[in-house]
Amino acid sequence: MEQINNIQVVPCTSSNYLKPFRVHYSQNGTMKSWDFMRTHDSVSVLIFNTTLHCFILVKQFRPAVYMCEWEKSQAEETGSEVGEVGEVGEAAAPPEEKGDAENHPQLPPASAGVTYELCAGLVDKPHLSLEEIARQEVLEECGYDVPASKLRRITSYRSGVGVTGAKQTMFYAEVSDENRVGEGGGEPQEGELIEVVKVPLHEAMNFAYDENIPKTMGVIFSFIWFHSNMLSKYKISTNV
Ligand SMILES: O=c1ccn([C@@H]2O[C@H](COP(=O)(O)OP(=O)(O)O[C@H]3O[C@H](CO)[C@@H](O)[C@H](O)[C@H]3O)[C@@H](O)[C@H]2O)c(=O)[nH]1
Ligand SMILES: [Mg+2]
Repeated sequence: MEQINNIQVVPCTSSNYLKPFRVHYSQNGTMKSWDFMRTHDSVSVLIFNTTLHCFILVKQFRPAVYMCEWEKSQAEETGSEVGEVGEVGEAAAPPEEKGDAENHPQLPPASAGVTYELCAGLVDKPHLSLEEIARQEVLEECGYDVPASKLRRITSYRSGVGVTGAKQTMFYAEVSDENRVGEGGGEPQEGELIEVVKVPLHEAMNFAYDENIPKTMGVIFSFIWFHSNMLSKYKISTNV
């Protein structure tokens, strides 16, 4: 269980990960403006373990998700609309001595910010191919060593058309227990705390549509992709 405390929200004045801009433009003669973020593109990988017949996902605490839940809980308490709960700086400031979620019911539990996701990573190393970046993420986050040549490109898409416009490229990797060389869990020196999770093939579609399991669209789409494209290969032994 994650322990999240000492939360402080402050304005983001400079970042290595995202930069906000406003673009003014004219569309068919109408002047418009749009606020957006520049951010890194990313890769994600649907991993299927052929020994165990399960998908390998990651589970991690996402501050952005947690803060949405926090704002929602504040809005419920004060009767205001979500998005109207004070200024960021104000939101900010659950004072440190207010402590952690367990002792202070006004903070949602840490689990409110934990999501199930495909293994994924930012494209922040210009000298590496997308496949090579994906390979490194599979190794670091999930502990499987697969050659980049074994990654099959599924497709690519825009991961956030309103805000970032960033592109995500999705790969498929078949692994076996023999490819497992470590625990995964992310890069400790980068502060990554990732839990590796197995989803059995026969439970995948229920998992995908279960709204009580917080997850990314990538998980849902890739499970459906697998069912449309790969199931016949594994059907006999799984009886799905
Ligand atoms: O504000 C930030 C942002 C990132 N990091 C660091 O950067 C790393 C980024 O990890 P990485 O695995 O490269 O990227 P993800 O966070 O997994 O993000 C990917 O996976 C997400 C879920 O699929 C997608 O939403 C993203 O677009 C995609 O880049 C994090 O662990 C942190 O170490 C920070 O410290 N602060
Ligand atoms: Mg990641």
